[in-house]
Amino acid sequence: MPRSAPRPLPRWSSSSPARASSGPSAVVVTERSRPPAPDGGRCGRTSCSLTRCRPGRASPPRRGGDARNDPGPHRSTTPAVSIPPRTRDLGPVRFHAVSSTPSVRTIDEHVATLLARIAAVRGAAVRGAAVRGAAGRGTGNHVHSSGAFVDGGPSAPAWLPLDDAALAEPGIALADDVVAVAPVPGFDHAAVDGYAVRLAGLPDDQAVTLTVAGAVRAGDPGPAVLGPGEAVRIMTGAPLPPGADAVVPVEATSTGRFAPGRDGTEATVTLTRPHKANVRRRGEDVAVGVVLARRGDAVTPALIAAAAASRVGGLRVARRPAAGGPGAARPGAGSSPASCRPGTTESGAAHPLASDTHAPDGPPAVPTRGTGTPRPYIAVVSTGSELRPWGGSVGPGGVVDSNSLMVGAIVRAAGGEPVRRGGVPDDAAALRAVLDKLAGDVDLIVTTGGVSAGAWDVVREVLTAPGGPAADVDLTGVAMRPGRPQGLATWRGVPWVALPGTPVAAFAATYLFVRPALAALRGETGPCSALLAVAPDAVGWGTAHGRGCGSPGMFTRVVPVRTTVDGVVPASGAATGGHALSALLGADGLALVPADGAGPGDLLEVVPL
Ligand SMILES: Nc1nc2c(c(=O)[nH]1)N[C@H]1C(S)=C(S)[C@@H](COP(=O)(O)OP(=O)(O)OC[C@H]3O[C@@H](n4cnc5c(N)ncnc54)[C@H](O)[C@@H]3O)O[C@H]1N2
Ligand code: MOO
Repeated sequence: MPRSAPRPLPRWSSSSPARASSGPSAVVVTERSRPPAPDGGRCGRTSCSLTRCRPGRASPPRRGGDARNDPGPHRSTTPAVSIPPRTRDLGPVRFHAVSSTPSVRTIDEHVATLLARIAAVRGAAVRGAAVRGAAGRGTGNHVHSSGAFVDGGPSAPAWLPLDDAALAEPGIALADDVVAVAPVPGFDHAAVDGYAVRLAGLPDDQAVTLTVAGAVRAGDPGPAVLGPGEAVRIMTGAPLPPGADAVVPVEATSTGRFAPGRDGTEATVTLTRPHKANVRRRGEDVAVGVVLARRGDAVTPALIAAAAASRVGGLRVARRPAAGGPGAARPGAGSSPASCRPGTTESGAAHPLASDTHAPDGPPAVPTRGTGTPRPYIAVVSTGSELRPWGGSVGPGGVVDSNSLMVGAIVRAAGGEPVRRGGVPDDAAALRAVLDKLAGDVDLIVTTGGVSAGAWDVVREVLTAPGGPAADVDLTGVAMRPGRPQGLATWRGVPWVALPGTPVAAFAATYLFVRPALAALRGETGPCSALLAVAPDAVGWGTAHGRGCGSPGMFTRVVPVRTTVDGVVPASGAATGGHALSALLGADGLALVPADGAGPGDLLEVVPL
């Protein structure tokens, strides 16, 4: 018997919401940006002795102090105080967050905000969908499964290209093991937007001014070698220049932030040694030849993502035995998606949408598509000039677009009809054109990528462009890792959920935000399902530095877990700091671990996958 029987919760939330930032006025303060702790930087936890580990709370911005130490969120791009090029006598210098998303909210708050938007437009969206009805298929926008294994298809093993496998109905299992063909990541690349540097060339805790020797964008084949005394502007996902071994986030440098959609002109940048490398290494997630899944395993969105990323072109699958046992084919199972229904607000009151949909004369659910089941159309758009279609060659600097397959698979399993548009480049006009084309056909737009701090983050550029069709733009981040950068907007009347591009962040955000939105569009009511599960031991819940220490203090950690008889344990893959697609493969839930970690016997909320 499990030590704690799963029981439904009224809402999704961190189990200690009070620890997270709770208002739009909260300031994102990165570890580097916090004012020094009174004890000189010790975190104060008995289990942590690291001098660089800061406490878990955000401190209010200091006013009237040294301008270099002012973490006020609205600093201009150019620092108010010029930083002397010679810094030896200055002692430790910290540059502070000049975040373009100065606020964060909790997971619950983000769900509630999104659902309120859906409620506001739902009547119109449903009417639009009803008009589209059968015509939707004729637009060429929709990606449908080939029909193999749908409606009782063949039971003999057959090969499905990955995009068909992503949309196949439940009840399909692997007929063969799935083996990685290419490493994930495919090359060493930046995990943040900032400056690539060589650590050996940087003094400890002292600012240094480096010559900006060039720039590398995601999708570029790779720049020249980094020389002594140089830094290279680099965007998340771009290949690390030879000679560099770390990336300093732009917020932690004298540049402060990159202007969206423009090359920088700064000749020099002043920065200090980063406390972590912010680099993702070739193959650190998946090595060539690794078995991603075994014969008989279910085809899941996580498997689709990992298979696509490791260049697997398709899957050999077979229908599972139909005799009612676990995993047996369920006729029409795609019509009965995992339960996830918006129902209550954080205060516990009924959510406006819930009463709306209970009303006998409320707007109808999205129209039936021949199975008696409403399937809202969900545009799934992945952005990034580095993205290449699955199955083909990617070339230097290229990355397989795994997100659109993965998000499409989650949407499909949750009862939506994905309309997939992969690999829109980092070009604002191109993205606008795609959105314009889709807006008349869909009930919800989901994008991945381009929403954080890069100069070429195209979603952010389009969302922040003055006078564009993007309305109600909200770029408040969510206090979760992975998955902080987020955006909400309305595009020509259609709600738009902008998710981060990093695949594990996109995965978590799809389950946490898109699934409830989809449920709302389907007219479902009631709470989103979550489980309370025991953390049986202390291993894996904190960071490498100990429980909670070194982690971004006010952030809930979203940890892929698997259920055991004793409770839930972290799935493997912790080595990549929570960004491993491979860790998702063994997971059956996402645990929401409070900012200060979890210990043996603690109860955690777990979102089932
Ligand atoms: N200076 C800073 N840099 C970054 C921050 C930050 O706060 N300051 N946040 C980091 C976090 S957290 C995340 S998550 C990422 C999110 O960035 P974007 O949403 O702008 O995503 P991209 O930069 O476009 O891509 C990130 C990463 O994921 C890969 N990617 C993107 N789309 C796909 C796809 N469809 N399939 C597979 N892989 C994809 C991309 O190649 C990048 O490696 O920002 C951090 N940066
Ligand atoms: O790098 Mo992010 O949101 O995945 O934490």
